[in-house]
Parts: sequence; structure tokens; C-alpha cells
Amino acid sequence: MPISVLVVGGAGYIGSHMVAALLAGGCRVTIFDNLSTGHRDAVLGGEFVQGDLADRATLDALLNARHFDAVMHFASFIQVGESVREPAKYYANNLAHTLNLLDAMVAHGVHRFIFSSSAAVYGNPAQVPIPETHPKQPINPYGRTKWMVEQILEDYDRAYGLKSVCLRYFNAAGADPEGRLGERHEPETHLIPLVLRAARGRLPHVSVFGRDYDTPDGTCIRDYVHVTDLAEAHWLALEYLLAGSASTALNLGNGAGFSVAEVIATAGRVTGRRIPVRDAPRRAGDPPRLVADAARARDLLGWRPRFDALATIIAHAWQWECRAP
Ligand SMILES: O=c1ccn([C@@H]2O[C@H](COP(=O)(O)OP(=O)(O)O[C@H]3O[C@H](CO)[C@H](O)[C@H](O)[C@H]3O)[C@@H](O)[C@H]2O)c(=O)[nH]1
Repeated sequence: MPISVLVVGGAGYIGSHMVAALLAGGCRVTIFDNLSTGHRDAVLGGEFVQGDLADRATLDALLNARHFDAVMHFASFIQVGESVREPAKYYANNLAHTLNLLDAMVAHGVHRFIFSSSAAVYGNPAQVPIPETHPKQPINPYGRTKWMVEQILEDYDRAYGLKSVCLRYFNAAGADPEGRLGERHEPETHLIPLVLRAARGRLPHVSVFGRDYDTPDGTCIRDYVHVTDLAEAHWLALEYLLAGSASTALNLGNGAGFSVAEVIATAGRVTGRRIPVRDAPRRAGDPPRLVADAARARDLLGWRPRFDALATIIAHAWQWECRAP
């Protein structure tokens, strides 16, 4: 029997790369596209179900009709600034709808869950690289929803035996090396796709949000991790749960930080284009440095990122950008 996985948010950026990896690995995949936030054409196969995570009846019907070995949950809103302006939207989708999904899983005896968490659970870190044991003090509603779900999962394990792996992504970036999939947020707010749009002339310039941070060149430092390596980590987390292992939370990053200025310079070299830059004020809620200590994912899962060079991450994103109309 192939492994059967329900991928919630499987038509989004990271979810679609995951679906491709599961299909390539011979899994039976059902994609639940929550509120049509994804792109159906991004899904390379599997069964496609469109629905609303708020609708328990749809979830019950799905979980009644199919056996799932595990659920992977990618369907969340991800914009920090928007979460500050519209917290209700984030608490409804990222928290309440996730709770609905978990309750449906418990009711139908599905007890393996892989959750897309975030480095945002750490808030402004007191140290980098950040280990998983670092205090969790999220500084915006987005990060709080991720940390609340992680805490709910601890309680659901104790009470209902629901086993989970929370994967705390640092900065997901890059695109499918074969060029079939890539990043397509609407609106796009992430640094690398915006830099590449400026390189291609689809944007007049890229803004640098703050040059007065306490970092060597004054711009913020992030740990960019390739989307294919994130999908690989989910695979390993699935195998880990199928082996009967205990619930855990793991950082996913390369352990190397790059500043905004370094990203722009690297993109200039990779693309061979001049990238117009404009200085802009700091963006609210941006911590100066986020760099992962991913030793636990290495030790527990055997995760070894393959595309850890920033230039490779940007090259794959550029290949995808060049395919955009
Ligand atoms: O036009 C831009 C866009 C971003 N930045 C800077 O580039 C860095 C990276 O910004 P991104 O928006 O690409 O990524 P974030 O670190 O803000 O976001 C990451 O962490 C967030 C939570 O903290 C969410 O999880 C989000 O989806 C994830 O990519 C930040 O210092 C940001 O200020 C710019 O200078 N100009």
C-alpha cells in the first residue's frame, strides 16, 4: 500500500513542492486547497479537493472517504505586517481553522501531523544561531498563531496521542531545480523574488528596508533555505512519524546568515543584471538577525540541505522568474 498523505495548502509555494516530492516518492496524495489560496496549475498530480478549513462537514466527508497515514499542513497566511493590521484574519485561518483540522483528524483516527511553523516563534532572538530551546516570544500575531498551534499540538499529543513534527522554517526561498514550480505569492513581499523582478525590469527598483541595523553592513540578516530542502525535511519527518517516534519541533535553516545587501549583490552576480535599489525605512517587526541552529533536524531526521549555497538558491529562483510572463 502506498503511503497516503493529505496535503493542506498543497497548491501554495512550499506545499506544491512537497506534493511534487511525495508523488515522485510514490505516495498517494490528496491536496486540500484551502480558500483557493494556491494555484491549481502548480499541482503536478494527485487528487485535488477545494474547500474551506472552517467547514468541518467537508473535512469529515474527506476523512471518512479516505484513509490518510498523515496530514501535512501548509495553509497559513504569512505576512507579518498584515497580521498586525488584521489579526482576526490570522487567528481565524492560522489558528481556528487549524484547530478544526486537528479535531477532524482526532475524530477520524488520523494521528500524524506535520506542521509548517516559523522562526517567527522566537521573536527578537537573544542569540544566533537560534536553538529550538530558545524562549518563544513572538512579536506579532503571525508568530503568535504559529506558537499557539505548537502548544496546542503538545496538549493534543498528551490527550489524544496525536503525534506531530513542527518544522520552524527560517526564510524559504528558491524554486524547483527543474523549473516546474516556484514562488508566486500575491502580493509578493519576499526579498528574493522582488530583487529578481527588479533585475528583470518588472519592478522599477527593490527597496532596502533599513540600513541602520546593528549588523556589519547595517541591513537585516536572514537564513535562506531552499524550498526543495524544506520538502526533503518534510519527507524525513513523515518517515520519522511513521517509525513511531515522539513529537518534536525542529528548526529548518542552513545556519548561515546573509544580509539584504549580500542577497542583492549575489543576485546581481547570478543574473548578470544591474539591480536598481532604493533605501527605505525599516519595516515594522523585522528582527535584525535570524539564523538557525539546525543541529536537531540533522541529528533526529538526518536532514542535510543539498542546495545550501545562496547563489544556487537565487539561480533556481531566477530560472523560475524568467519563465513568468
Ligand atoms: O522588499 C523588500 C523585502 C524584504 N526586505 C528585507 O529582507 C529581509 C527578508 O524579508 P522577507 O520578507 O523576504 O522575509 P522575512 O524574514 O520577513 O519573512 C520570513 O519570516 C516571516 C516571519 O518572520 C514569515 O514566515 C515569512 O513568510 C518568511 O519569509 C527582511 O530583513 C526585510 O526587511 C527588504 O529589504 N526589501
